[in-house]
Amino acid sequence: MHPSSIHNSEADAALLDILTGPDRPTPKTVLPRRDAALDPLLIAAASASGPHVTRNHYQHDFFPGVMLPQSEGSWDWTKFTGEDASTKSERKRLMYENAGPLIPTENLPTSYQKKRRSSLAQVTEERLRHQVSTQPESTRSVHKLFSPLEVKCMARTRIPTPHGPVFLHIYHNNRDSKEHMAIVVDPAQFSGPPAPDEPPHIRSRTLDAVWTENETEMDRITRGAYVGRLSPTSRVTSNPPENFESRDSSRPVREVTGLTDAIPSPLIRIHSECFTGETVGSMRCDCGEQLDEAIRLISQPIAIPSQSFSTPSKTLPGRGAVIYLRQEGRGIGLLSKIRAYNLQDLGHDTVTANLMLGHQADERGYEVACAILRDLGLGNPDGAGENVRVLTNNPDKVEALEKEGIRVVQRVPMIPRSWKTRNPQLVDHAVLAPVDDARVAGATLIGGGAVHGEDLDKYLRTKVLKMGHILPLWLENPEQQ
Ligand SMILES: Nc1nc2c(ncn2[C@@H]2O[C@H](COP(=O)(O)OP(=O)(O)OP(=O)(O)O)[C@@H](O)[C@H]2O)c(=O)[nH]1
Repeated sequence: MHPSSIHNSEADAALLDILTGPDRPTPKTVLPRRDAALDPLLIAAASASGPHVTRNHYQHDFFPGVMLPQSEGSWDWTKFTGEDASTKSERKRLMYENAGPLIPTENLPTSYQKKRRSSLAQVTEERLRHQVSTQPESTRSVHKLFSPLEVKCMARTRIPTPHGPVFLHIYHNNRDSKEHMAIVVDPAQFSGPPAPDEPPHIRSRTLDAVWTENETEMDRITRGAYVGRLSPTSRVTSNPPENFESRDSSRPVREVTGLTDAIPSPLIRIHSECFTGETVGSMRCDCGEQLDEAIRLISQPIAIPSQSFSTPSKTLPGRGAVIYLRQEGRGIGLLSKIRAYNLQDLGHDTVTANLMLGHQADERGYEVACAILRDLGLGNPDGAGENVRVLTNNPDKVEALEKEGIRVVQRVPMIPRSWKTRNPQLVDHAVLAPVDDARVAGATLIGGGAVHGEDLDKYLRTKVLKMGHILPLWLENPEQQ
């Protein structure tokens, strides 16, 4: 049929409709966007609030469980005196405060962004101070921002790793809502109390403290305040530390007995979160390898040579801790780090990429880490705890720890495994285990073993040349140095 002939009747017109399909949708008939303003997943997470909801959820301001001491880190837990069942229904829920539209600072050109950032910081500080001064004493929740830093270990558990068992400690603090962690290596804890000539167990004072009068044995066991190894037939609660008063984590409580010069101070590492390196197995950096290598090195048995004819040589299990800080991307966050990677692909190095996004080269802080160390009886400034040896190449980190009063007696370098493999002379056998041992390590991490690649070489080179990291720079062509 020729198209001109079908306009002659209504029936033909209807037939044309069928043949040519329905009209194009008008704006009114357009289907709603799938990424609607109210994300159903987010609503589900918020309405199911409770201790089981992860940190990723309560980063959102309106997360309703955030004021519950059981589930949250920013609550002033020093005031927690146990829950009265009669007040349960009156529990205050955190109101969502609309702080105005989101400011897309990261999309702004650098110069504007910098100005904006500092003025924003000023406004926020002023606003907080104003809020504090105008609020009645009883409701001054913001005061905690200006209070001394406090940390509390909320839970501890045993985690088997390829290098041996570790105790994972989850910490809350009164500065941020992040769950920082301590990975404590101290397998001697499985063999009963330490002998007088053995070093003390590495334990959290805030965890071992009694939290409430009504606390049951089961409560303590569940949050990890136990000694030895937990099993269906063994559950021994820990004793609260002596002199533990007013939950002041900076207070010395542990007398160190039996420590001789021959026993090295515990080995620690302050490690910053790196989702890409530790979870995705990214070879842009060596963070996953460093985490694994730190646990491996700390777990190495310690040989104590004989001190006299009458005392035989001794081997102690490795001991120390990795303090794992939630400071992704050297403190700039995952989003900015991902953007920085694109700038790096354009040819910029890690430092320049940070600066181009309006960040500093390194925005990390180590105050929380030091408070956690003190809680574990490590690096105490007053001599009541133990000195520490620190695994790092970063001189800023050592300086930051010392500024906080942590006694660092030795910096132990972290040589990238691939450098050790390619250049065995770099291995200081007095401090580091032989290269062959490294091959076993990391068996359960993605891409475990020695990480190597062009991106990583560039990254390490920038750390040495621009960030002052103390590493003997190894390159394919030594003349490049
Ligand atoms: N901004 C940014 N952060 C990165 C990049 N690569 C890794 N990171 C982050 O850097 C942190 C690790 O810091 P490093 O500088 O590698 O090492 P360090 O902890 O300062 O020093 P060491 O103790 O010697 O390892 C982690 O938070 C990573 O997420 C990058 O290209 N850009």
